[in-house]
Amino acid sequence: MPHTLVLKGDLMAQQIGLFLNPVGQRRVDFQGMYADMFARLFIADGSEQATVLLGQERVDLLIIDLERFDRSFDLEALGELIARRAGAPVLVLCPFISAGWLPALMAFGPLAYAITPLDEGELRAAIDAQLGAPEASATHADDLRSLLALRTRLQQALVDVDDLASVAEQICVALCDAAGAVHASLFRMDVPGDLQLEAQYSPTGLNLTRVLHRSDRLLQSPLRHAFPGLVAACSNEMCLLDAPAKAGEPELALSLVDKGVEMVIGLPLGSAPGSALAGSLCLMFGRARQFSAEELDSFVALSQLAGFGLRMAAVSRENEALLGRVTHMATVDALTGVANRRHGEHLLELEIKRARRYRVPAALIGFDIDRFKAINDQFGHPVGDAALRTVADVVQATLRTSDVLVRSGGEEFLIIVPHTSAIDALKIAEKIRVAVAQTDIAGCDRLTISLGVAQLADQESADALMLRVDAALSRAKRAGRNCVELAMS
Ligand SMILES: Nc1nc2c(ncn2[C@@H]2O[C@H](COP(=O)(O)OP(=O)(O)OP(=O)(O)O)[C@@H](O)[C@H]2O)c(=O)[nH]1
Repeated sequence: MPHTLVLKGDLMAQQIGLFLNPVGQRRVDFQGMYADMFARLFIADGSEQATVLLGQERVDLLIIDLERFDRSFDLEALGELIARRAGAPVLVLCPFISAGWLPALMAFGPLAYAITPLDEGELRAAIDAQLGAPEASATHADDLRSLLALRTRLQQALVDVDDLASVAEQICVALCDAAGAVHASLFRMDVPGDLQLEAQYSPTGLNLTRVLHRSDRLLQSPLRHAFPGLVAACSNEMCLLDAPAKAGEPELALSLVDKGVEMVIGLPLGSAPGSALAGSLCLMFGRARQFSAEELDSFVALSQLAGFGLRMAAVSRENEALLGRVTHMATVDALTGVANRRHGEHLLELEIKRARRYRVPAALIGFDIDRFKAINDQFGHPVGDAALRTVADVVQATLRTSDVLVRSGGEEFLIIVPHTSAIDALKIAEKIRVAVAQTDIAGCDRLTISLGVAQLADQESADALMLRVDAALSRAKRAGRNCVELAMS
């Protein structure tokens, strides 16, 4: 519509611009191509010169072309220029690979940006938009309020810290409350070098695995330099992408546009110093928009909160694992891996109660390796240890899963045999005796065992039952060993 353009041209012709870039040829090119858009166009080669010009002239639009600026030297000074504008229009021209600059610069004050390279028409349109734009308000109050509400929502989601996977999922669901969000995802790197998509959520049904073509070993993906969720996890910096076509990955660009995504923001997961937790949050929006410094701060707070929630879940998982190990150590005999005496006595009490409640029989078998002292003396203690393990393994292999093998001391064992009468327990004991006697033991001669068997009597205590089994076992020893004796009732 030429009419509109003429009006805008009139307006622009009165405006003053300042273009900032360290490369002489770039300044000359810009002046040659775009000076006609301004009543006066100043150019500056660095932030010092720009500061002087801003002090002397009423500049309507400051254009900072980041090409060839060095982030480690120039960020602070350029940021101060933006802060000095206090909301007056600033347009940052940013090469895609420098996109990490944007959140850092936005922290100094509001700015508009365009990802370069741009053709002449695109750059004119970007300048046009800024010359016609009202001054940016200091805060995007509504968006900021919605982000703060989101923080509360996320806090609530993290109250019931459960397992890691569900915490990650809750974080994604909560993040999708952000205005315009169409997808939220969380990436984690537990093992160095293996970044994984831990959780994702999309109110529109978008599936990120289809965009990235995989969900694990993502640092090996060619998209690690282009997709903000991956860039943020690699660089530990916030990363914005609102011009997918410039990311140098045409397939990614097509895929995002196809799924209605115009802007992607990647946030490194806030992790405590020294914490191994690494990864990122990634939010995809259906429309591109600018973020104020406060909004960016809120995003950082969100990622810290999410990182905290994940750490809590990881700690509770570690606690569970630790508890499991402690329980294992307290209940299992270290040499043979079967139940230790204390745990065995506890299990025997439980079995006695169960047998009484359901009025079913229960039996106890005790056995002891014959002349084990001679094995130790003749072949050495380590061979004796290995023999104990072999015997425990052979016996365990003959038992049903409901039977419990217990190492009650030195070379003595008990077997709790639920739901079994004396006659059947005798058969089991005999089977065990034969199995041990037929087993080759590494490093020494074959072994035999002697066994005592008892069926639980009415009202009998665990101690009394064990005493009767012991007595039967002693009789088996006296009877010449390598045999089974039934306890007296
Ligand atoms: N290698 C090894 N030996 C053990 C272990 N616990 C107990 N012993 C040995 O087992 C032997 C038990 O000897 P005794 O109680 O005299 O009985 P025995 O030689 O088996 O003879 P009978 O039971 O009468 O057939 C001792 O020499 C203990 O040192 C262990 O964990 N490892």
